Amino acid sequence: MSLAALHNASRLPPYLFTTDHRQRVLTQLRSKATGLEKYIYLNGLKDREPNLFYEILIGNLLEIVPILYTPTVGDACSNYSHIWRRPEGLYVTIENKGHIKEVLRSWPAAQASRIAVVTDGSRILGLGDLGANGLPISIGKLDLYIAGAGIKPTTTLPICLDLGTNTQKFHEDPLYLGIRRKRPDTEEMDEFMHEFMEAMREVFPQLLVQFEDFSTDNAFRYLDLFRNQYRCFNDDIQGTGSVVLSGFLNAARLSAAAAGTPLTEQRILFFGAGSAGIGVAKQLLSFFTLQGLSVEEARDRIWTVDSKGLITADRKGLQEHKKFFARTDYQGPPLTKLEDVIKYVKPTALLGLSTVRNAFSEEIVRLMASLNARPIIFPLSNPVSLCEVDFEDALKWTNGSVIFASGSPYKVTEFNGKRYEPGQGNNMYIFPGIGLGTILSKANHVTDSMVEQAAIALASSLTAEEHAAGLVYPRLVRIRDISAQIALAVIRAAQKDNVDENSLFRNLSDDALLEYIRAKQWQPTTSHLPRL
Ligand SMILES: NC(=O)c1ccc[n+]([C@@H]2O[C@H](COP(=O)([O-])OP(=O)(O)OC[C@H]3O[C@@H](n4cnc5c(N)ncnc54)[C@H](O)[C@@H]3O)[C@@H](O)[C@H]2O)c1
Ligand SMILES: O=C(O)C[C@H](O)C(=O)O
Ligand SMILES: [Mg+2]
Repeated sequence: MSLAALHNASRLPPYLFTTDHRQRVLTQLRSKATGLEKYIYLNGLKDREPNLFYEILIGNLLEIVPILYTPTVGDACSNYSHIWRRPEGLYVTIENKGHIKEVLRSWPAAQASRIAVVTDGSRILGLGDLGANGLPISIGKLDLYIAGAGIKPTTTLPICLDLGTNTQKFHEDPLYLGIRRKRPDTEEMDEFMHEFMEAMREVFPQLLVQFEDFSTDNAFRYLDLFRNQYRCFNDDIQGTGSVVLSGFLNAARLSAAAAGTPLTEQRILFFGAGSAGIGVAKQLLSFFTLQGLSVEEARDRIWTVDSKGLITADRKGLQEHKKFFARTDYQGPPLTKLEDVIKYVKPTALLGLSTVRNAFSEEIVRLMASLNARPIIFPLSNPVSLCEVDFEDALKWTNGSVIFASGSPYKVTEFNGKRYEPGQGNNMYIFPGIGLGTILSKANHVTDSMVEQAAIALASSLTAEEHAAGLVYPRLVRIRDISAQIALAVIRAAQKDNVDENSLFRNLSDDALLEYIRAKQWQPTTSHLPRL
């Protein structure tokens, strides 16, 4: 043995190679007291041993996704300036205006980049304007692309646009990592965004851009401005719309079967009318049009509520994005209380995207149960601390009849001696597959039909056992396989819309294409040994 080898060997504990390092890592992770400490630990592991990190993540999705993603990623964002360890994404600031291209070029392996998640930090989950602290949401989404769809880690690009923040406490925090200024006006922001998107295309020619957690006005605005010009989509509008349409397709079957009514008689009430609420409402139009109704008939079955109550067309100064669903058929005094709106609408489904914790109170949930044999109640606001109702309460107040899906994860719960599994209506089921399909087909745009077909593929991916268990979403452990199925549907939709640029796929059967997609999914190289 050489002197160097001997020196190395003597630094290693004698039994190291007979133990399983993965087990050691999991034990260390589980010894941490809080979610945030676990987040920091995993972050360090990813830096030291990326392969092991992804192996552990993929092998323990149910345990680890809630740390890297919703809900704990919310804590990570809120505290990011304080827990920051090392650079792990790209910051493009308002001060870079005029030379954004050069900033983007500083990212290593630009030609390899395929997917960027871009936030401006202005509406992180339901936590408000977190400014430059928003980066972990981009990182968390990309970890799901890697774990859930098999996107290669080196092709992912997390971006936080630092345009300032309107949250005063960050300006006063000596550790705050971002620029201390207020957010720009629309004109300045538009100039920035146009330059940014143009530069992105030039520097990363093969890149798909996922917009994430922009405040509602800007989320709609930049989606409208850019969707026909660039390869991009908005996760909070389209991803959420798609995932909720999917869960609703399954939920409505259960609810209609219990009521003995046709699917077209579903009546959907949205509590919350921001980018997520209106994005989902627009996508749910296709629930009805898929059953043969016209768009007008579909719109008639949807009601929206914001902080001022039922949204009606006669309300003064109504924001643009709320107009489409504003009711013209209600003539009485403004309905400001949710309870009164429910009594008036008699919804079969109540969907929460309001950021109002416990807004679905006992009275509200009991009222829904009194109107429906199986009420559909989806409290979709994130993180858990802003969820409209907890799973256990929803079960209790509906005597177990609720069809439930929440944005953040809940545990399997026992009620009256029976085991109930909650659904998680979170766009994490959809964006990995939409991204994978878009990247592989080299689609130059993400079309409405790609988003709709993704929802249908997800809804159809339930196994017989999952159907029998009354689930509305498949189990998360199958996400890799499900993402491949979604990608297949997305590729076929891209072909129909003629936006694909990979003609090779057109000659493949569905089976052959699915096999190809699966073979393309990146896997970490497994090892029970530490990297030395
Ligand atoms: N489950 C998912 O996959 C998913 C996806 C996207 C967003 N979300 C969640 O949806 C929530 C909303 O996101 P957004 O971008 O639409 O935010 P937003 O702030 O733009 O919208 C919130 C909406 O709720 C309404 N609202 C606020 N207080 C209210 C009250 N007291 N009564 C009635 N309505 C009230 C507001 O008027 C607004 O219309 C966030 O918590 C976000 O995390 C979940
Ligand atoms: O990030 C999530 O968990 C879902 C969604 O994109 C959100 O903004 O809440
Ligand atoms: Mg989001």
